[in-house]
Amino acid sequence: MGFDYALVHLKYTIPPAALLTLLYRPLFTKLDVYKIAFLVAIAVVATIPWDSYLIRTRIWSYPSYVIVGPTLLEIPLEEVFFFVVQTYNTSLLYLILSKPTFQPVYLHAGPDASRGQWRTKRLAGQTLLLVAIAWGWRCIKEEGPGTYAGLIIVWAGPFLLLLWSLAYQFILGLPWTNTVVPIMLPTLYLWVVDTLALRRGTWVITAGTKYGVHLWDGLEIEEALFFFITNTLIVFGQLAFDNALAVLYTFPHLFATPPRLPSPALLMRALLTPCSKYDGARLTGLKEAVHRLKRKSRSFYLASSTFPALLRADLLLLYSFCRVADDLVDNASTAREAQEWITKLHKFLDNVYSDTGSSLVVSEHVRSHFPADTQSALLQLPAAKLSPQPLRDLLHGFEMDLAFNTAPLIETDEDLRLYSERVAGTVAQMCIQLIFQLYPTNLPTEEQRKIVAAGNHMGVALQYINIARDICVDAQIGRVYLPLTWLSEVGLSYDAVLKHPDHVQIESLRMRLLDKAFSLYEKATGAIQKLPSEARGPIRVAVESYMEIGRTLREDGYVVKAGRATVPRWRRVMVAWRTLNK
Ligand SMILES: CC(C)=CCC/C(C)=C/CC/C(C)=C/CC/C(C)=C/[C@@H]1[C@@H](COP(=O)(O)OP(=O)(O)O)[C@]1(C)CC/C=C(\C)CC/C=C(\C)CCC=C(C)C
Repeated sequence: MGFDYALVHLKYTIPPAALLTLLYRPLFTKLDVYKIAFLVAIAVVATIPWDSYLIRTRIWSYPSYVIVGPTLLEIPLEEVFFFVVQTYNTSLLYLILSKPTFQPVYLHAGPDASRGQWRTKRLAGQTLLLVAIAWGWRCIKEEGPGTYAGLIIVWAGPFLLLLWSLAYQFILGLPWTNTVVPIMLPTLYLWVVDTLALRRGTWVITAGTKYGVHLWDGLEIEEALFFFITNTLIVFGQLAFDNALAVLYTFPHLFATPPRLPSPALLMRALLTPCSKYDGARLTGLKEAVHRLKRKSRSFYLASSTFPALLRADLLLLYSFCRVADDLVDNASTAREAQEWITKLHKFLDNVYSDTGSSLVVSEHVRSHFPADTQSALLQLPAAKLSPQPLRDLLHGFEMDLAFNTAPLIETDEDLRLYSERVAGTVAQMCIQLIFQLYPTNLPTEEQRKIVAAGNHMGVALQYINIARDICVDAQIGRVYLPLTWLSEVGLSYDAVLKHPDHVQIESLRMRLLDKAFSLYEKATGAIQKLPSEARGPIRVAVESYMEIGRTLREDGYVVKAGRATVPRWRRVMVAWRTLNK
């Protein structure tokens, strides 16, 4: 009896497990637990017969003085724990690294998605794996130095073949941070641990069944292969799972109400759904939405990665609609053109919410009246989950902007408030509607009304931050959102601000606006706690990331990029992390 193997865990596998758990804790969902438990169960069940065979045939062994004693089918319990902890650690690293990626946009739709280049890639991978399995089989038959390598490949090869055949598009298409890194980081780590363990004699590989080749001093090539292949199996398993979830959650026409924890049979059905059945238009809408959000709003982009997948998709599509509508109006070359866009957008809403209107009417109107690169944002708006009023009010907010062409728009605090409620309070209302659609609540109506009211305040607070940040940028396009009454109090005229938006007096007005924003924020923030638990943390991250712009503006010497104060990336990540841990 001894504790060497147990100490390997104590020193090398349990600390990273604890660290990764701590890092991921605020984002851990029931679905993550389910995914990890599912893979751990498969890893244990699939490895035990194989490992037991290796030990019984003495291909590898454990001196009795390094293990505590109890065994399962002759496998020391420390070894069984190894299957569990390795699967847990690699899975958790994968989950952390893949969190920023919105994976559904890596699905490929249409008949071409499984033909041509994709077919070649699938076949190439399958052939490679089949050849490897055949080679491994031959090595086992020969009972020579290739035995251990052969046993590893013949055992893992069929699983890899299955996972590759089901999820090769996802495996090849996703960024390497979702694939290569979660395989290679734990592999390198375990190579180092293994080097130390073999040197100490914690586990031993029999001489006649290995090549005797070392990757580096102390690391047998078979051990290196073993850890590489097992980590690949774990990450491919996670990828296949996520591929199935992406199909389940992205195409309501195929899977109308997918359960939160889908059964293995349902996951398999999703994976086996032919790409030709995917909704290509929805995928395009989502791809463009992600691209738009990434390009235009770094705060909301970071926040979006903390949302559960289904809510994230709806928010992305809502963002895409709001952004496109705002840009159509803002980028119009004349006031008349801007008004025409608003009229067309109203007509679009009339069609969408008309009792008789069919989706054909909606799509024909969009295709004949809007630029090609904006169409998917309109057609994919999750309108059925939203009431029309906040959308119409948002357009009224954009209409208010047009008034700038004739006279200053914002005269008093009340004007500023009304404008902000229309362009941002409405957005908050819609976010809350989407949340309650996905996570129905049994809170009394009055309580729900209070939450919406708080959301409206929060939207206004965010809009004040937006105005305080953009004083210079707005002046360049002929707009001043600071109330005229404020300007006259510090002896400035509207035209003076348009000409010199960096006037010293402006700074005091910027601070005044920020104070108003933070006071609204303080009043509204408590209501976030009343949202469904799945949305609470992520909404807080979205709000805090934007409020951080305000905090930056309050500091001396903030950094300005393209006329706007920016929050450095590390600071945004820290805000998200702190917020989620509160
Ligand atoms: C995480 C995620 C994907 C969120 C998406 C939120 C969303 C749909 C935002 C729409 C943004 C948009 C383009 C709106 C058009 C009108 C507009 C410009 C509003 C201003 C946004 C600023 O965005 P940005 O800085 O990118 O704009 P410009 O470059 O200046 O054009 C706004 C400041 C409004 C943003 C308001 C919200 C997101 C509402 C926040 C409140 C909640 C989510 C509810 C909180 C709940 C409670 C109970 C308090």
